[in-house]
Amino acid sequence: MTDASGAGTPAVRVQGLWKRFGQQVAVAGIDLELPAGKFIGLVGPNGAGKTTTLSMVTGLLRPDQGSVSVVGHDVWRDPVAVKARIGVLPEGLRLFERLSGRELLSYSGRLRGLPGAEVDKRAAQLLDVLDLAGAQHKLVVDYSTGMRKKIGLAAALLHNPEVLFLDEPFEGVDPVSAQIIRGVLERYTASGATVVFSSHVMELVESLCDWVAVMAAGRIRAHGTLDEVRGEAPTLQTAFLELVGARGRDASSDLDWLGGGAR
Ligand SMILES: Nc1ncnc2c1ncn2[C@@H]1O[C@H](COP(=O)(O)OP(=O)(O)OP(=O)(O)O)[C@@H](O)[C@H]1O
Repeated sequence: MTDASGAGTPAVRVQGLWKRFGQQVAVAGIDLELPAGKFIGLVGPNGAGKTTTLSMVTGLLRPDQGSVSVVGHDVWRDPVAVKARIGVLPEGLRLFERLSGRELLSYSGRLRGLPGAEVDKRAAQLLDVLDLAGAQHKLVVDYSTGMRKKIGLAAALLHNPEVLFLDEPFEGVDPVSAQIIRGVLERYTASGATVVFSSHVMELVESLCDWVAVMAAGRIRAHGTLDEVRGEAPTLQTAFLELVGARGRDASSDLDWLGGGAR
């Protein structure tokens, strides 16, 4: 997609975004443009504001101030256009527990307005690729953590969204399932779609993402290509620790009672 200036429309444009919870400032006026067609990592320490930001970007939480557009559509003025173009795997992942995995996908597909036969075809393929075909008739309430992530991902992908938002998609997922999820996401971005995902795992972000935004204390500390954000640092992990100001805190002297003889 190309705008009047010739530059591509960003997947996400965030301007002056704020969110406070009482005295706590969760997101402190961020401006950010996420390029389309990239695998984008949103990283930051616990409490940095990643989930709050993703919730506002996907229309789940109303900002106190600021605007968000996704592929050129304002999230709060034009929510239907945005929701038709995005898929979301939110934190906490509340699913319809008393449906089977298969029923959940049928429901999600019909809700998205897809014809029944198309939903059946896509659901069968996703269940197969995500190694859930054997568990498709089991109730979601009986799924393991990793299976829940996978069925949530399938539901988020079923309508072939332009932008996919994933909050900690690999948390609680075993290496085999993680590899499967990676494969699906790589295939999806190779076709020109955008993935935005939050994570604490720097090695994973470094190996998957071509674009990164680093958040700390409600602000964006750095953003750009992996090379730009890494700078001179040998790894993203080192760059991250420098950016969020967590270098070399030595806890050993504070915990002198831990281990050793005296109980
Ligand atoms: N509903 C809420 N009510 C009160 N405070 C909140 C609420 N949601 C988030 N916060 C606060 O806002 C800040 C940012 O939280 P957020 O969950 O966005 O961080 P995060 O980067 O996703 O953290 P984590 O990596 O630990 O999931 C934290 O200080 C958190 O305590």
